Amino acid sequence: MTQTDPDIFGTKTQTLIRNIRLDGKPAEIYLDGTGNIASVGEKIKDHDAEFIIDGNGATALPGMVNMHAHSPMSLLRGYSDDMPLFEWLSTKIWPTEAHLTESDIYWGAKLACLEMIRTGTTTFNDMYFMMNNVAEAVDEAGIRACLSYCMIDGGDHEKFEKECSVMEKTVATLKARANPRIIPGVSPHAVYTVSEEGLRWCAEFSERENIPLHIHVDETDENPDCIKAHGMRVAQWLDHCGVLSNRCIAAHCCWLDADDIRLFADRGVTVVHNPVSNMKLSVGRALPYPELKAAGVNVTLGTDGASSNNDLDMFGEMKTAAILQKFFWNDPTIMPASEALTIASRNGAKALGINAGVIAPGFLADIILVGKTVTTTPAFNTTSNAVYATSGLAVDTTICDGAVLMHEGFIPGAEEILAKSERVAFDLVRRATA
Ligand SMILES: C[C@H]1O[C@@H](n2cnc3c(N)ncnc32)[C@H](O)[C@@H]1O
Ligand SMILES: [Zn+2]
Repeated sequence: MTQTDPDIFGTKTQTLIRNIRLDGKPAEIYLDGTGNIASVGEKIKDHDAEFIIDGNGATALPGMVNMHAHSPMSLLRGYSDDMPLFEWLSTKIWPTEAHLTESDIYWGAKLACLEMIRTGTTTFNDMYFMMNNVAEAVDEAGIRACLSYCMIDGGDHEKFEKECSVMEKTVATLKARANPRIIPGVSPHAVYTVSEEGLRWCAEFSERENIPLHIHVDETDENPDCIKAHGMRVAQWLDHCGVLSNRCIAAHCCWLDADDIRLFADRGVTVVHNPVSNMKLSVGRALPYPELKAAGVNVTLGTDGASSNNDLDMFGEMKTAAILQKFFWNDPTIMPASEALTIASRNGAKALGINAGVIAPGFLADIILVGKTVTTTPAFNTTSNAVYATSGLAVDTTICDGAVLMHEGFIPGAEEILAKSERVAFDLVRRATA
C-alpha cells in the first residue's frame, strides 16, 4: 500500500503513522479504525494497518481547535478592510450579508473548511446564519464543528419571536443529522444587538438543550453604553440575564476588568482570544490573558471570520497571540509556546466537550502532521517551531475522527471548491452592490 493511494481519504481505516516526532521524540501512532487513537509509542509492533503514513520526520500535533469563526465569511475575504468595527459591520458587512443565499453559505463554508483542513484545524466553533448549509459543508469535508445560529433581534419583539423559532429549528435540524462531528449550539450575537428577552431566551435554551452558547463580549469597550442602558457592566448584565455558565463561550473579551474576570471564573465561562482580528480592527486593548490565567479561566483561541483576519490559519493565530500578549503586557515570559499550543487545541476541545486535543490512546484521532521543511529546521524544539516559526501551510497531513482529510498537502476536490467559491463570492458582491 503506498501513501498516495486515493483510498486513504475520507474513511476511518486502520492506519499506522510512522517516522514522526511527538514532543520532540521519535514516535509512531496507530489508529484502529474506530475514530480513536489506539496506541502511541516509539515502535508499534502489534497492528493491523491497512494504510501506512510515512511522516518523513514530521511533527505530530493535535488538530487545532478554532473557537471563534464565521465560516461563510470566507466569501468576503478582502472585500472590505481597514475600517472601524461598527462602520465596517453596518456599511459593508451587514448590507452584503442581507443578500446571502443558502448556496452562498454552503460554498463559503466549503471554502473555509478547505482552508482549515489545509492549515491543520480539525474543529471549529462557528456562528452564522443558515447553519444547516454550513453543516452540509462540514459533513462533506470530514471536519468537526460546533454550529450556532446567530440571533440578532435589535430590541424588536416581533423579530425576537422569529429568531427564537429559527434557532429552535436550526438546533432540531442539526440534531437530526445525527453526525457525531456536528455539535449544535446557540448564539446571541452580542449585548449591543440582542435584547434582554433575547439573551434570557438563549441562556434558557442552551441550558435546556445542554449545548454551548457562543457570544461576542467586550470586543470594543461595550461597557459605557451598557452602563447607560442597564446600569451594569457587560459581564454583570450577561450574568443578570443568565448567560454566564460553563456552557458560555465568550469571544474577544478584551475589555474585561478584574471583577468581570472573577465573575467569569466563578461561572466557568470559556474565553476566546482573537488576536489578529482584534489588532486589525484596533479594538483598543489586548485580552487580559495574565489575569484570566491567574483566575483559572479556560482561555482558547480563534481567528474570527476571514473578512476580519483575513485567514483561518491557527498557526499564525498562535504566534500572534503569544507575541501580542508579550508585547501588550510588556513581559516576554507571558504565554510560552507550549501554552499557546494548548490554548489552540486542548482548551478548545475541553470547552466543546470533545475528547480531543491530546495525542494519547483513547482520545479522538484528530491529528495533524507538520512537515519537515524550511520553517521547522533545525528541530531543537518542535513546539517552538510550530508556534513561532511556521505557518499552517507547513501542515502536510490532517486527520479528523480517524479519517485522513489531507495527505502530502493534497485534499480531494480542492480545485472545484476554489473555482466555485470564487464565482459565488463575485456574484454575491455584484448583487449586493447593484
Ligand atoms: C455572525 C454575525 O457576526 C458578524 N461579525 C463578523 N465579525 C464580527 C466582529 N468582529 N464583531 C462583531 N460581529 C461580527 C457577522 O458579520 C455576522 O453578521
Ligand atoms: Zn466574531
